[in-house]
Amino acid sequence: MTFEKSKWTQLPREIYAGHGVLGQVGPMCRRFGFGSNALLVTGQKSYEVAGKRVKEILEDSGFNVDVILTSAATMENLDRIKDEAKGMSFLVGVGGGSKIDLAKKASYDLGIPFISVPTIATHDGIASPRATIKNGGGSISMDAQEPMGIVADTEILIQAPYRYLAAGAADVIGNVTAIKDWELAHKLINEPFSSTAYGMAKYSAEFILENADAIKPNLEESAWIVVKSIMGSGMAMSIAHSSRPASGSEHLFAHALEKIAPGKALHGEMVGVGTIMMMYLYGGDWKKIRDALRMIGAPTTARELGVEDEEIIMALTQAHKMRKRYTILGMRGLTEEAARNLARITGVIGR
Ligand SMILES: NC(=O)C1=CN([C@@H]2O[C@H](COP(=O)(O)OP(=O)(O)OC[C@H]3O[C@@H](n4cnc5c(N)ncnc54)[C@H](OP(=O)(O)O)[C@@H]3O)[C@@H](O)[C@H]2O)C=CC1
Ligand SMILES: O=C(CO)COP(=O)(O)O
Ligand SMILES: [Zn+2]
Repeated sequence: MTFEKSKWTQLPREIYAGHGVLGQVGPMCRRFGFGSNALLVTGQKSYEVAGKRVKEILEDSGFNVDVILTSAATMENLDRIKDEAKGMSFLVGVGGGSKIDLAKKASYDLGIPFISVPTIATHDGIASPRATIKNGGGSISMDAQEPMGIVADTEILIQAPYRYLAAGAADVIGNVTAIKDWELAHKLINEPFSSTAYGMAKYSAEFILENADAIKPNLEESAWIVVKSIMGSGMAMSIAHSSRPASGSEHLFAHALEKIAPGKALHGEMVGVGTIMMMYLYGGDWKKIRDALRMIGAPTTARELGVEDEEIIMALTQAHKMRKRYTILGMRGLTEEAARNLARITGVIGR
């Protein structure tokens, strides 16, 4: 039999993570041989904490820099950025997930490179080739451009409100059930599988779990641990050409809850709570997940998420419909009774 397997993977070419690395963004873009014109996609706050400096650093490296201040990752803002980006050599997303997703998707559509400069580390989208764009009432997860370079300055990340970092840690913890779902789908419905992506997603989550006691406010090492894991998770998604290694039933629950109770909790916070419950369904050590989240200071209950108990039940029963993705929730999902039992036993809702 002839060997016919072939694969294509796109990964970042340079990653800077750590204390005071922001200044590397200029020399890095020079090394990439980019043309002269850069468009910086940023928000009000992120421009203040990092964007302004990134502009100066890029100008010092000889680039002409235009700035577009934007807000949520909506189709309208995406179109505005794409208009503004015409004739630009590259895009730089400076900010939270919304600014990075907008820059990532605009650069993908225009076929120009993009650099990711996160100012908060709330989820693994800052290093992945996926973008979530809001459209009408819902949001769509789309193929986008892998960042060519990432500059994650832990000095900036640790100065942001701690809740963001805790959410980033919780998002990566979700990989523990996501990879179980992936393995299940591979075995039951022969879904394409990558052992490399699986291993990277697993390692990233385990690194957070093992270091949970070192993730705390005002400790810069926390930002290092979270960012390192986020990079691993993002690259796992690049290798898999899908969010499969980092998004399973725990994410389906989070997506359902975001739809039912929009804007109440951060994505990673909902993923963390989902991971506790999905791990229970797998018969795994769900208490270990809960305890790690508690130690990090991420929510573990409906009350801490700021949602009603009934909203948790609704999200559990609707989660399987969120994506065409086979998981422990099966094709029919949980009954209301099963959902209530699950949420009660794991302490997510009151008895
Ligand atoms: N691609 C993916 O895989 C995923 C994408 N998402 C998407 O990511 C987005 C959410 O991203 P998220 O990172 O939570 O946040 P946002 O980009 O929505 O930013 C949240 C807030 O934090 C502010 N902010 C940014 N940096 C700092 C800082 N250093 N200090 C203080 N405040 C700061 C922002 O201000 P300002 O805007 O003024 O700069 C904004 O008000 C959503 O659009 C969601 O759909 C979610 C999960 C996965
Ligand atoms: O949030 C993600 C990974 O952490 C991406 O998930 P989705 O592909 O489910 O949007
Ligand atoms: Zn996520």
